[in-house]
Amino acid sequence: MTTTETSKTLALTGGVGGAKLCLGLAQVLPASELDILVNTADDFEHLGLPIWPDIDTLLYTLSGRANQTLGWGLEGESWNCMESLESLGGETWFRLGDRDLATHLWRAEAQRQGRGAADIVAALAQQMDIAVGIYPMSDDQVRTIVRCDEGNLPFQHYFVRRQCEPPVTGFSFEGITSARGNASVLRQLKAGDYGRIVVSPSNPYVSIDPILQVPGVWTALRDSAAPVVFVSPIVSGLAIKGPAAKMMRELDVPVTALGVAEHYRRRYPGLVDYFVIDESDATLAPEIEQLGMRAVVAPTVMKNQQQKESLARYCLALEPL
Ligand SMILES: O=c1nc2n(C[C@H](O)[C@H](O)[C@H](O)CO)c3cc(O)ccc3cc-2c(=O)[nH]1
Repeated sequence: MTTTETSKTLALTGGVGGAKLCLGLAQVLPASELDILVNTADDFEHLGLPIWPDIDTLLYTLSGRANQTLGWGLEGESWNCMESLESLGGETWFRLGDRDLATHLWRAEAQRQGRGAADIVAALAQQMDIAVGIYPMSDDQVRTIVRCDEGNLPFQHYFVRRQCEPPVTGFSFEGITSARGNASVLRQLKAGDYGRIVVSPSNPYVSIDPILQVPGVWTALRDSAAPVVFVSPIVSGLAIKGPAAKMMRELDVPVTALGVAEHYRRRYPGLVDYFVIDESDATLAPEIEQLGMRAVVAPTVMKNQQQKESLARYCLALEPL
């Protein structure tokens, strides 16, 4: 089967920034034609509960209930539980809203019943009336460790507790070498079921790298006949969201879309077919093409629904090379 005959799209994403493009894809594609593979290396256990930030951000975004102000959690949130916890002297550096807590409690109970991550995510998606396929990158536990001058920090301790302040020297993903990729996505990749692959503008180091480094994932993406389209998370030398630009500076990588493209080319040779950069970075296109990938110039900043859908359409229009 050739890619022109297959209509399904696979998207890879982390949390907030990537979920915007996924929402655009979900608006322009029939639900049965979109699968999303999600980073789970940010997950951790907190107050005895399983917290899966990128999965929940995507679920809340696709069900139209994401908290637009915070960028994470649910809209119309209240914080009574956190206030009571604080009065008991409990840990409140990671804020769990009253409504959001229900998701973590439900998931903890599902885990106690022995259900795996893919099963739990599918059930949550169904309960939230989401019909696109949402898949955790693995059912096995993988945890991002941020290497800093002052020592190693678990991801959420670096990101939330320390507000991304310690300078980083690198990253590792505990458990990744023995993690098994999501069986359904790997099977469909090998069967040639996906006609397009879109990698969202999420953080390359802590959102996309963990997904690609689950054994067998990036090579299956590379070997599929579908065009693999990456969207740059860096626009005009700034990260659209989060600490990607700060991390690049600290790692001595040029804080440009070209720096991101070089990272992906070096770590995953032959994987990137198209690299989508913002119009404001158009002058970088020739150097990106010298890396052996096609540079596509498009408006990539997604501030409203129309911009999300328009970027999704740009990505979906790219033909197999
Ligand atoms: O900056 C914060 N991010 C919070 N996040 C966001 C999250 O930790 C990060 O944005 C991602 O891990 C990075 O992709 C939450 C996400 C959840 O699903 C549930 C609770 C939180 C709580 C916080 C928080 O207190 N502060």
